[in-house]
Amino acid sequence: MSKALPSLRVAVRGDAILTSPRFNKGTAFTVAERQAFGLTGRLPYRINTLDEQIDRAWNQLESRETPIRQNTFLQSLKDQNWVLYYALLKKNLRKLVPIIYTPTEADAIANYSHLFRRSEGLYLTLPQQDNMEEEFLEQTKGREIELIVCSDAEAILGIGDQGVGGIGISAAKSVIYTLIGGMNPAKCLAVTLDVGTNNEELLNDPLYVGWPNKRVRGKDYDAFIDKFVQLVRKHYPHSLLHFEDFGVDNAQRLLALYRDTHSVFNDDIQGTGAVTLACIMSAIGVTKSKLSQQRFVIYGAGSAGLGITKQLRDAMVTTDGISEEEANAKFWLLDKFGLIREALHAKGKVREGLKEFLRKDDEWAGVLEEKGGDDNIGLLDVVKKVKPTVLIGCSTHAGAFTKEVIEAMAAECERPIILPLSNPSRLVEVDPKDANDWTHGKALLATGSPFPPAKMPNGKKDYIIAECNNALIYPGLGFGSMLAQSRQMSDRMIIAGAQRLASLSPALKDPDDALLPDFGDAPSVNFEVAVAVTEKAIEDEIAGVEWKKEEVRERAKERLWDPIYREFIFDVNGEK
Ligand SMILES: NC(=O)c1ccc[n+]([C@@H]2O[C@H](COP(=O)([O-])OP(=O)(O)OC[C@H]3O[C@@H](n4cnc5c(N)ncnc54)[C@H](O)[C@@H]3O)[C@@H](O)[C@H]2O)c1
Ligand SMILES: O=C(O)C[C@H](O)C(=O)O
Ligand SMILES: [Mn+2]
Repeated sequence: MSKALPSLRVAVRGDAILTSPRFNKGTAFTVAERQAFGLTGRLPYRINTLDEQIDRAWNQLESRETPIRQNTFLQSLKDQNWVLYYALLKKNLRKLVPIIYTPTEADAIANYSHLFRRSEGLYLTLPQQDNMEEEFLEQTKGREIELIVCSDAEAILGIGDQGVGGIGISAAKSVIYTLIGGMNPAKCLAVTLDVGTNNEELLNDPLYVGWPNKRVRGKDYDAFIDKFVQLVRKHYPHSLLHFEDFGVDNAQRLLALYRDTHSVFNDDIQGTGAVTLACIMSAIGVTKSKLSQQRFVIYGAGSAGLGITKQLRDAMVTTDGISEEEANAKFWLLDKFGLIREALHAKGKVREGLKEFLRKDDEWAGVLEEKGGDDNIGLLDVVKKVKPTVLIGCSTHAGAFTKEVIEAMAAECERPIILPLSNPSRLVEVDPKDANDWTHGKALLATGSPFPPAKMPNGKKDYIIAECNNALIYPGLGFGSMLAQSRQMSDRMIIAGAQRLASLSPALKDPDDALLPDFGDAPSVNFEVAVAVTEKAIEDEIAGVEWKKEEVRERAKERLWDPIYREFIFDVNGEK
């Protein structure tokens, strides 16, 4: 979808333009630009095209042998030249998304202080909050911010508390918004909310670059977050505020607290809920059944587990016309202490927000008795008794879906739908290759991190393991909400996006194909999601724009940011 862009007036010159990743073109500056910006003597003679630069960068990247070294290389390319960075990624999307995002980014975050070269985004640190507004304005000066991704890093992917390294997830999610969602990177801001860390390894590391203090909680935490949210509301009232990888209690609380006053979005709850709903809709298309005919076992009832459960429940009520109570009864949730049920709740072992999904103790009296009074009803017990049609993992518990569990499920279900969603790859609840073998190719599978296709029995074509990662939908949800200029991200906008994504699933056309579109197609898929989201906002009269629904697609195309070089004209009053 490349298009020629009008020239841009730019005020920075000399070394300043070469060190600005937003404007730097390196050897691609033209003769006229070199003269106008004082670059002739600062650059070697030869002028390269973007394609030549991509080839060179690709060769340099390939000479780095491990994913983490490639990640570091790409990070430094991002610090140098955004157009080249995004053009290289765009050309090699399937190969490079796992390097700059899940799973490799998890290692980069865990080693943030040791790999540190250059800062990016905005670091807001609790003891320095008196100057928060100044810092915020300093960092966003001259940019019309449309998207802010923030994290307090308490629960990064499945690897826990990563302190200041959380900037890595905010930045990676923001890159995906540009790469896959078409958002202009100059209008995106990655933020780390450094409130300390309880990660002892980081606290004891003399090289740790964050605030070396225990994680602050309670009133002080709330006041700090509120100060930040109010700044966003004041200066960028139409921006989307994306929350990523907060601890589950804060994730739920903050979403509920702010979603009525600003367009806020919690990716782990809502993004994961939406992509999983799309994946399940595609799977039940294959099994030719309805949502309300499923029995769902959700293993891991944190942000993702709860988001998925509520999204599926709400969709069931809407599409199948059953009551909320009836829909709640289709779910069995497990967490650290086993099946979530009344007795656990009475002991204070069930977190707020799960009450609707408590199972009755007397349903399980027989199982408890058999277990000799063991209080913990585990996954195998639940699978055997419930005979689920859908099993979803978002527990961070690697290998939790054992052979016994998978076989017990497959024994009672013709096409078990199994989604081990924990990231990064090493934390997956079951390797999809094993789940495929153990079910003799019957399971319908998708994972959170990328996995290779699984071999099928009887010489059938390989089964492509769909990547059920929120990155397949949140860029479109965000782009759509930005287009709509909506002051909220409503449930109906999210469901519209999920439905559009489901309608594009390869399994709809061929039941032996993947449950979700390939990541290589993520940009066009997310474009469709964005159109659906904007149309819904307009239909529901919560959009800030006055477009007709028929105009949305063209308007959306006009707004897509593409990594191509624009001609620069020097102007002291131009962009800085
Ligand atoms: N595929 C995706 O798009 C996607 C999206 C969000 C999260 N995730 C992954 O899901 C996992 C959970 O993420 P989250 O944000 O919900 O984290 P979270 O901390 O909010 O939730 C994890 C939950 O699992 C529970 N748990 C831990 N060990 C368990 C065990 N042995 N048995 C049962 N439950 C156990 C925890 O008590 C917690 O409630 C992570 O690995 C994350 O990477 C994937
Ligand atoms: O970051 C990802 O890859 C997905 C998700 O948000 C997660 O926390 O695992
Ligand atoms: Mn996440």
